[in-house]
Amino acid sequence: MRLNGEISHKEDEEDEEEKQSGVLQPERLVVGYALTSKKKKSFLQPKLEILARNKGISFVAIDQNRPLSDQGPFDVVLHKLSGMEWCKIIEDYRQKHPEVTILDPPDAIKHLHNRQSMLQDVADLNLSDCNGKVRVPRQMVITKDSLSIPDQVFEAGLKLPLVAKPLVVDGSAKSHELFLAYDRFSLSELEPPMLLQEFVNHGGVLFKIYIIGETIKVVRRFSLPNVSKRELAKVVSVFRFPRVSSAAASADDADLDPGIAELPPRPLLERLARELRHRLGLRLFNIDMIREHGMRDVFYVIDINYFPGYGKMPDYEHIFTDFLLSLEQSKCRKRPATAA
Ligand SMILES: O=P(O)(O)O[C@@H]1[C@@H](OP(=O)(O)O)[C@H](OP(=O)(O)O)[C@H](O)[C@H](OP(=O)(O)O)[C@H]1OP(=O)(O)O
Ligand SMILES: Nc1ncnc2c1ncn2[C@@H]1O[C@H](COP(=O)(O)OP(=O)(O)O)[C@@H](O)[C@H]1O
Ligand SMILES: [Mg+2]
Ligand SMILES: [Mg+2]
Repeated sequence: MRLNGEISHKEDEEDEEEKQSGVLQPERLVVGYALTSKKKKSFLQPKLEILARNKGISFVAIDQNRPLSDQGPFDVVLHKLSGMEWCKIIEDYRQKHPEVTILDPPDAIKHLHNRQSMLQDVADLNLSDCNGKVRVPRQMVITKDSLSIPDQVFEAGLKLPLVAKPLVVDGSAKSHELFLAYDRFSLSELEPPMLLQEFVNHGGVLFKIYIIGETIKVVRRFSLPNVSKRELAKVVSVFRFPRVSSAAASADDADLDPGIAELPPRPLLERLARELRHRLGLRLFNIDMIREHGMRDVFYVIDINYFPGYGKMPDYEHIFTDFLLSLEQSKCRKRPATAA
């Protein structure tokens, strides 16, 4: 089963872009970037830089050892760095340079640093028209006192198995260390603060919904297999599980049960993306979504990531450069016409 994603750019167009790579285009947009070396490597690939150059976009590395206001001028600042210090730098810069587009505002990004607050807008949305329902798994936050976790879980009425996730996502490997708990007593072994979320059986396939401005692309990834009632009754433990879904291998070409692999309905995704873009105030993010096993139209959002691994998204070079140019165009439209 293949994706129904639109391939919007033809091969001859790409050949033309390659041919033009030696031709100097007038510079239309300067994008200052502040990224980790890992992000730079996965995102700023040569193909993106060449295509951008051909469209008049240049990427300039921000020197973190020099004041940001002394650098540039930039039309856009693209950033993904952790730490309060960087947040403050970028916020100050934003206030002083309202003419520069910041992708994205640090306050909006902060909302995704907590696994509980990241899903709040999805829960508030309560999406149930548009050919499907979008929910958030039942969950609770544990802030302290490991020994009382079994009682807290019992009182909250959460159903096993549970996924235990570090509450804070800060880009560290530790913040992606997740556990699957088959019984509530084993949860005492884990370290708060954490989010406990009901595990939703979804047939081992996850949908990554990438958003770049107005564009939405969906890919399938492998995920955790279903947990059967028998297994649940038998196992008494908590297991750490690997980062299955961020593996480079995509599930798009695998021979999967259509009831599991069928992509979520387009109108549902469009509504969800539009609402979240607006409510979160972000233009660059992705959503991890699963379909409840055996339910064609019931979906759960389990994770939202700021400026995710676009390098793994098909056609990201074209989509991202077009998005950057659209920012410039919308600025021009907003600028008042000056008298001649
Ligand atoms: O490194 P990649 O390409 O796997 O991207 C990571 C994302 O993978 P994905 O695009 O969803 O497959 C990854 O998504 P998941 O949390 O694994 O769903 C995160 O966005 C991660 O950022 P951070 O560690 O949370 O700050 C992303 O890491 P950074 O590239 O931002 O460091
Ligand atoms: N509630 C859940 N039900 C079923 N599987 C889940 C659930 N939460 C997480 N998972 C699985 O664990 C993976 C990682 O969880 P996620 O919340 O996306 O954390 P991360 O930010 O580290 O990617 C998901 O991609 C999915 O495979
Ligand atoms: Mg995830
Ligand atoms: Mg994540």
